[in-house]
Amino acid sequence: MAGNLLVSEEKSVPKSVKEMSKDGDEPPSHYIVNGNSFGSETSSAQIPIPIIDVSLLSSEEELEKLRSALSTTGCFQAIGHGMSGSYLDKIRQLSKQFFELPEEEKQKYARAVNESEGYGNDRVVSDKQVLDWSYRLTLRLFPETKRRLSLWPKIPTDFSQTLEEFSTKVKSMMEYLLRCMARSLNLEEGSFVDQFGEQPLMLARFNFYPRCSRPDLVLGVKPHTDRSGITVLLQDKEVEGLQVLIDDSWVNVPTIPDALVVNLGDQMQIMSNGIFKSIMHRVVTNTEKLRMSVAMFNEPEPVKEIGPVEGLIDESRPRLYRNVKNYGDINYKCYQEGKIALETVQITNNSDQK
Ligand SMILES: O=C(O)CCC(=O)C(=O)O
Ligand SMILES: [Fe+2]
Repeated sequence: MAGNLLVSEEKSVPKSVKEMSKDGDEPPSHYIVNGNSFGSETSSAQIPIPIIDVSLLSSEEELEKLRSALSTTGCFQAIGHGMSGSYLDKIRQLSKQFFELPEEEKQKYARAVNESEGYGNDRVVSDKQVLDWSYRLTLRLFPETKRRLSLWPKIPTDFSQTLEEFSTKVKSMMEYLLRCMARSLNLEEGSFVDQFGEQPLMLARFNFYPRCSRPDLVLGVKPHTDRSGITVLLQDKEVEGLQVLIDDSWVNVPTIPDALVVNLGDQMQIMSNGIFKSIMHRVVTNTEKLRMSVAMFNEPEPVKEIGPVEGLIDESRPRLYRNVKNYGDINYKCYQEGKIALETVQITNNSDQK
């Protein structure tokens, strides 16, 4: 492609983030965001992230809080989700035990070149790509037939069983939330969840952010919106780092030990015809403390066509997005080409109605 630095083969990174973190290196240029400091952009504004009690969502009052949270900030802290604080600590511990393994043990689960599942760093697809200061272990959870069990850690020994149990709990929480979201907009309960199909996808990503000598120049994760339907995130118990973009300011998402952060991805923005927001977020690094998080993403089955729910389209709110299949793929291609995926499925004139 002329004028485009996109390359199909993945590139290798000279020195690992882990080594640079240990040696306290000044980050090399390909980790530096915009080539300048962004520290001053962080908002001091006290914009609160809404807290929603999932156990109260049968009440109109809590349901209205949910609708308002998702149509303004696009995210909230979920409490009352039925998972105890000690249970969430067990999941944090599982992640810690894995990342503390010797490098050669973790390499047994290494992400293969040009694949996204497994353990490793950013997939590097362009010379221009700014790299994230992080490591990840990415595993597909559902459909069960698509699990690549050879990439599931054998140590700690209870890893697979614990992840299986946690993912089942998060999956039912996501499905319940999708029903509540539909009710909050006076739609049939199944209006969103049914669009995910019989075999929705679900992915877990364990994130590890080493200490960084220059948090003013380098990000743990660059600004992005998730391609998911819903994302459920278990934050580090002590170390903050996640920031969401609200009214052009980066706002810290505080750590609440028993809460799970819920944010919507692009596919819920499409299905809700733009009423619910897929929020822009990023992760900042830290000189003192490393940080860990566990993110779970769900997505509609790739063969299923999704689109704005009919009941959310009228003259005052015309259809904003065309129907799409396999948005995950569209999103990944756009990422490689530096395009914003949601914009490519947006309807820009009235003749383009499907
Ligand atoms: O680590 C976090 O807090 C967020 C990670 C994230 O945004 C992602 O994995 O998509
Ligand atoms: Fe994200």
